[in-house]
Amino acid sequence: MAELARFAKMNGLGNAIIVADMRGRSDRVTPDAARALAADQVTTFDQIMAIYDPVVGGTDNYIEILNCDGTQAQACGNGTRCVVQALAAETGRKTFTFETKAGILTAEEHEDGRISVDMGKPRFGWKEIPLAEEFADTSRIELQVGPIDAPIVHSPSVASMGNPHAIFWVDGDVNEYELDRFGPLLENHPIFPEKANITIAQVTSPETLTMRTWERGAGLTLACGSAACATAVSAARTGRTGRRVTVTLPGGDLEIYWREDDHVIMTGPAEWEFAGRFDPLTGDWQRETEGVA
Ligand SMILES: N[C@@H](CCC[C@H](N)C(=O)O)C(=O)O
Repeated sequence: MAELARFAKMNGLGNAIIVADMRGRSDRVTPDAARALAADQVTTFDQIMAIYDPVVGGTDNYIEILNCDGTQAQACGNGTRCVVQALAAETGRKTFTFETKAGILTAEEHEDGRISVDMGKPRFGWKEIPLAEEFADTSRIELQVGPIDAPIVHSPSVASMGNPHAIFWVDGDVNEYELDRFGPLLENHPIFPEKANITIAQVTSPETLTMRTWERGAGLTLACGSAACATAVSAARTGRTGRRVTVTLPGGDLEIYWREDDHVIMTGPAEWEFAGRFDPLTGDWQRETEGVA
């Protein structure tokens, strides 16, 4: 068995996160280990945030993100807040810079314990999202679920926050839609060559949105930070809201500000649950502290 790595089980608005401390190690968290930890009732998670030594100068760490099915994600807003809280508790520092597959992110823990992450710039080009075919206007693409003359949801806005997102706008309560039924179909629709995170969103005022997300590689979650960012910028881009909104997800609220310099700032909480050690090759693990679960 390899030397065990430390981890913290955490959550960001109920989005279940494992923060894996891989600093100073030459091995990686394997997809098999991710699937094994996901299958265990106690460690089950939506994303692993594996913290590695920095690769790029000027950054604190390189972070690799694994979904619970073992696939990699480019961005994870809720998980990034969890990483910041864990590192701030360890170091006493308040600001961090990370490299991810989505690019370089900066983040800050505030006095009230909430954490802001600069999630970078959204991208709307069809090749950048990516889509399988050209759409000149990605604020409303042709795609629907249900009968042609009576679709259940249709015409999503699509955007990349480093990872691909489709947002279906609805007038009624987002809880009334069977996202668990059509989410997987849309996630795997051929229009999304790298699959997509699927959100249904209701605009409740020019400053507020309510949404639920079926996550690529993870399924229904209580919150998805990058989806909240993609939804907020798509709402502002289409004139549904202003650039500063409160987004209500099943797990709670996030504040999203699409700044004038095009960067998207996400602010919200993170919560520590318990700590353990695990084998990054197999996912075998042991508890180190008492805590929730
Ligand atoms: N929960 C995350 C997003 C997770 C990544 C997603 N499943 C993907 O594969 O793109 C968040 O808070 O942003």
